[in-house]
Amino acid sequence: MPRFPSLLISAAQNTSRGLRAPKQYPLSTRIFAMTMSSAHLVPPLKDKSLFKENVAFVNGKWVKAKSGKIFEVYDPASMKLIGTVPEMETVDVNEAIDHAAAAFKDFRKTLPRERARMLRKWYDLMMENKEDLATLITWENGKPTADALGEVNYAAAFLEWFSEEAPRLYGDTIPTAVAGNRVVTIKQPVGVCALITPWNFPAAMVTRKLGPALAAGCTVVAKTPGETPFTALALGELAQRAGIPPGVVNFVTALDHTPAIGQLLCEHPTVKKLSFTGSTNVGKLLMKQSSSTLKKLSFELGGNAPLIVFDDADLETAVTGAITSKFRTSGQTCVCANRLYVQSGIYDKFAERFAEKVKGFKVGSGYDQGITHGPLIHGRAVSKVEQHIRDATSKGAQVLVGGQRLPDLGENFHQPTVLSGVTADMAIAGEETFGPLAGLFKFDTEEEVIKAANNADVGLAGYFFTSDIQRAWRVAEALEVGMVGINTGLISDVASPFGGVKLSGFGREGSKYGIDEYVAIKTMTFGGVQHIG
Ligand SMILES: NC(=O)c1ccc[n+]([C@@H]2O[C@H](COP(=O)([O-])OP(=O)(O)OC[C@H]3O[C@@H](n4cnc5c(N)ncnc54)[C@H](O)[C@@H]3O)[C@@H](O)[C@H]2O)c1
Ligand SMILES: O=CCCC(=O)O
Repeated sequence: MPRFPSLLISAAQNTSRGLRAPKQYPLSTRIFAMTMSSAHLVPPLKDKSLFKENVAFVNGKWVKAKSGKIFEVYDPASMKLIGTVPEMETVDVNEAIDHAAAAFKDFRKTLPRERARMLRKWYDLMMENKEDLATLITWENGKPTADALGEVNYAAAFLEWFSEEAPRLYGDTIPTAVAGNRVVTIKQPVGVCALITPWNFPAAMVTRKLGPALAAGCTVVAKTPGETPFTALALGELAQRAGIPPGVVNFVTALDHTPAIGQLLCEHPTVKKLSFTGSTNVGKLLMKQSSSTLKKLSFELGGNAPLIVFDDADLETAVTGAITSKFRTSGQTCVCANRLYVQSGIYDKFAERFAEKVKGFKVGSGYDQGITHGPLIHGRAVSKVEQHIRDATSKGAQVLVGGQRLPDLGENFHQPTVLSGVTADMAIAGEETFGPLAGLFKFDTEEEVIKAANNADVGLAGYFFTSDIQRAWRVAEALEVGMVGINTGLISDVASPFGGVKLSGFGREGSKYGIDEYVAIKTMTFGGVQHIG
C-alpha cells in the first residue's frame, strides 16, 4: 500500500485536521473578533473578498464539493481555526477537468500577446494586493510577514516573467539533411495541465507553474495544498479580476481525498501534463500512476543540499550565506542547506560566528514585529527536527545553540538549532530535516568533501564558499545537483532555471526554459522544394 506521508492522517489522529459537515463560522468573527482574542493578531484584510471560504474555483465560479463535505485549516502559530474549504472528491475534479478541456478549445487560439496582457494584469493585481496576500500566507503557513511579502513578490514575478515569454515562444528553421525538404518547428500548448503544489510557498509554487502554463496557451486544474489553500484561492479571485476566461484556471481543494484526486489527475486521458512539487515519495507514486497515460511530467522533489565552507572562504560571506540558505522559511525550503561541511582550518571560527548569529534569531508569531522565524507547519515537522537532534546527539554531536521545542509559544515552535560534530552515520546526513536544524560536519580535503556531498540519492541544490576561482569551477562542475550557489546562499530567482537531478526530479521551472514544460514541439517538413535558377 503506498504511503502518503502528510495525508494519511485521520481527524481522530490530528486535532488540526478533520472532515465536518458544513458549519456556519461568520468570517467577520474569525478575521476580526476571534483574532483579537487569539494568541496573536491577524491583521484584517483590506479586501475581505480575497478570503474565500467553503468554496473552490471551477469554471470561473466559486463552488462547493458535491458531497457538501469540508475540511478545516488551522493557523500553525496559534492552532486556531482559519476556516474551512471543500473536501472535493473525484467527481468534482472530473468536472473541473472537463471545464479545463472545454476552455482549452478557445484559449489555445488566443494570441500570445492577449495571454501576455492577462498575465501582466494578474501580476499587477498581485502587487496591488500584496499586503493581503502576505497576511494570508503568514496566517496559513506561519512565515514572518516580511518573508511572506518577499514570497508575494517572488510569486508575482513568475506571472510577470511569463507574460514576457508568451509572445516569444519561437520555433526553429532547420537546415535539412534531405534534398528538396524544408523543415520548421512550432511550439504548441500541450493541453490541460494538472498542477500539485506544497504548503511551504503557498503562492510561489503555484504561480511558477501557472505562469508558463498560461503563457503557452494551456488550461489548468490546480490541486491546492491541504495546509494552505486560502492563498491559492485568493489568486483565483485575482485571476478572475484579471479577465482570465472561465475554465482556464481551476483550483480544487482537498485534504483526505488527495491521494484519490492525485490518481485521477495522473490517469485521466484528457490531462496531458502533470507538474508536481513535493516529496520524492509522492513524486514516485505519481510517476507510476501516470504511466498508463504517458503524460508529460515535471517533478520538483526533495533535496538534501550540501553547503561547503572551504578554508579560503571569506568568513562573513560564508556565515551569512549559510544562515540564508539554512534558515529560510525556518528550514522548510527544498533548497535549504541540510548538510554544512566546514573545512578543519576554518571550522571553529565558522561554528562560533554561525552559532552567534543563530542565537540572535527571534522566534514567534509571524505577525509580530522583529520576528525572524515563525512556527513549523505542523507537529510532524517538529517531531522530525527532534528526532534528528536526538539521533545526532546520541551518536556524539554537540548542541551549540537551541535543541528544544518552544512550548510557551505553541505546539509547532522549535528553537533554531546548531549541532557540531555531525557525522555521516547520523540521520541528518541521509535525509532532509526540513526544519530549523543545522548540522556542522568537519572535513579536511576537497576530494573527501565532494565525495561526501555527492553521497546522496537526491540532487537539488548545493552551495560552497571559496575565494579560489579554479576551485569554484572545479567544485561547481563536480557537485551532482541541479543548482549551485557559489559564495551565496540564495539562488532562487525567476530568471534562473530551477530544478534538480537524481531523485530530486526533472524539468526546470522559471527562466527561459520553464515554458518548455508546457509545450509540444511540432516539426513541419515541406517536401519537393526546387531551387530557382
Ligand atoms: N523541489 C522543489 O521545488 C520543492 C519545493 C517544495 C517542497 N519540496 C519537497 O516537498 C517536501 C515537503 O512537502 P510535503 O511533505 O508537503 O510534500 P508532499 O509530497 O507530502 O506534499 C506535496 C503536495 O502533494 C500533495 N500530495 C500528497 N500526497 C499526494 C498523492 N498521493 N497524490 C497527489 N498529491 C499528493 C499534497 O497535498 C501537497 O499538495 C520536501 O521533501 C521538499 O523538499 C520540493
Ligand atoms: O521550496 C521550494 C522552492 C523554494 C524556492 O523557489 O526557492
